[in-house]
Amino acid sequence: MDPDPVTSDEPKTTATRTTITLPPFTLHSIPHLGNLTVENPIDFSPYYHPSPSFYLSSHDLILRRILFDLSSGEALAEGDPIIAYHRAGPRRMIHFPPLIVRAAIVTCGGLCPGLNTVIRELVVGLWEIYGVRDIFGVAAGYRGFYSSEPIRLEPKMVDSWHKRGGTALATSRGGFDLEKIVDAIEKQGFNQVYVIGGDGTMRGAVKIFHEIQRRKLDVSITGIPKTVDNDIGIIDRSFGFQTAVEMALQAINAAHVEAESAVNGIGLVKLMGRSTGHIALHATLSSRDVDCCLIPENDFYLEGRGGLFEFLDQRLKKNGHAVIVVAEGAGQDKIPRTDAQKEDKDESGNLVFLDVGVWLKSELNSWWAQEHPGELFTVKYIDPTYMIRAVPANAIDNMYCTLLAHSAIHGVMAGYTGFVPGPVNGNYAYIPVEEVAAAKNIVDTKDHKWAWVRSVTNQPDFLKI
Ligand SMILES: Nc1ncnc2c1ncn2[C@@H]1O[C@H](COP(=O)(O)OP(=O)(O)OP(=O)(O)O)[C@@H](O)[C@H]1O
Ligand SMILES: O=P(O)(O)OC[C@H]1O[C@](O)(CO)[C@@H](O)[C@@H]1O
Ligand SMILES: [Mg+2]
Repeated sequence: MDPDPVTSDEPKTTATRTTITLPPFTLHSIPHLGNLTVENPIDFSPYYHPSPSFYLSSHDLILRRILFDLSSGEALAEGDPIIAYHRAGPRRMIHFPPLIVRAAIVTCGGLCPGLNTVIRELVVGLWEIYGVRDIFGVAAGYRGFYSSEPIRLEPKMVDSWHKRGGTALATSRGGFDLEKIVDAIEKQGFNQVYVIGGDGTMRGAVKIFHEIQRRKLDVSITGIPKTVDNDIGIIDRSFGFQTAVEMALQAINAAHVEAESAVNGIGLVKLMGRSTGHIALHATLSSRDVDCCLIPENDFYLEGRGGLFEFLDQRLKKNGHAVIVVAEGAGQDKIPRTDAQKEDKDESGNLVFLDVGVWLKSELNSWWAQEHPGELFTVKYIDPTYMIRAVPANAIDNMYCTLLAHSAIHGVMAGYTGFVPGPVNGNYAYIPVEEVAAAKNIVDTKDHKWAWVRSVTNQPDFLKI
């Protein structure tokens, strides 16, 4: 009998081990207001029993990158430093005595599942964990700082907010007047500002942070990243995104049923995704009923060899039906626009999109009438736009919102400012707000996730031949 290959004493080969040293990391630290004179009240709480490792310090770090291609070791060492951030969590000594805190919470930009959970957890967390009593909501976005009176918030009032979609504080686009906002922060005596919003909101938060610094105010500002599109960079994903994907699946299921039940039926679903196709991509991957996923990051064309029409023709011949998912930002350059439409912006300066679903439906109908005159054909267009974001967060997003809110509170109470809390490779970090405001999270159509979409849909590459 052969000796057991594992237990045999006889070495079969001589194994060697290579040790590679990675270059040192660069810490992207966040600003601090100084003065750490207050002991964290968690120490005196009857409900907490902090272990020695409970409190985090500036020595606790998270690396932004965890994947390395060592075949290009030199490039890594020179031009591509490994970035580290401070870990989010409670600090042993804090900056703000809880009873002098006047906290302001504001929500800006579009809706996103979980907004009310973040507000609720900020209020309850500040109140219960730190004993803060003066907590205010700023109504209807940035403009609310200077155009309305703040709303006093307390735990009883916000108790069930996590079960409601939308934002109980209301939100808006536009209305960013830096001087008036910082004047209002001073006038109201706010020393903690929690801004919940997307990329535009973060760019606004950077300006407020710089103005607060210029005026030498003892005010901490944090930006809590919110975007249903998942287009904010650096963090693993944004809250509400998974809930939105789940809701999007309902629309795709309906489109599939409609398409399957028709002769030459096309189910067409338009999903949110202004400049990124994450919702469309993830919904496609989860559904598996999708024949083609169109996103802003991947150009496509309709006619000719390798185009969408040719592909759909084949699918209809093979299956009798097809489902298309299109992100709202896809194909915008193909839709005819008037000069006025080219200039049309919303109050925040974002380009107003034309409806890619309406355009695509009309193009599909014209194509079929020309190529297959007299043959039955149906396009059922479903536009669930606001239905996927105007809902309460699901369980996972609700939990995520809680951790984000608590991370924000711990950082602000400790005196950090100009930062964004968020998960980086599964752990919560404090990232400089400038960095988040400048970062974008687009779908990488060259990576494995997009290859997976192609393997699920077998759709064309839309490379002009
Ligand atoms: N560059 C900027 N500087 C200052 N303020 C800005 C800037 N861009 C946007 N804002 C302000 O931020 C707020 C929200 O911006 P926007 O409407 O673009 O939404 P957002 O935060 O990007 O969220 P989302 O796109 O996810 O809905 C608005 O009040 C807008 O005026
Ligand atoms: O109609 P509103 O409220 O401006 O929001 C629409 C936009 O907001 C988002 O949900 C987030 O930016 C986009 O997907 C969408 O284009
Ligand atoms: Mg935005």
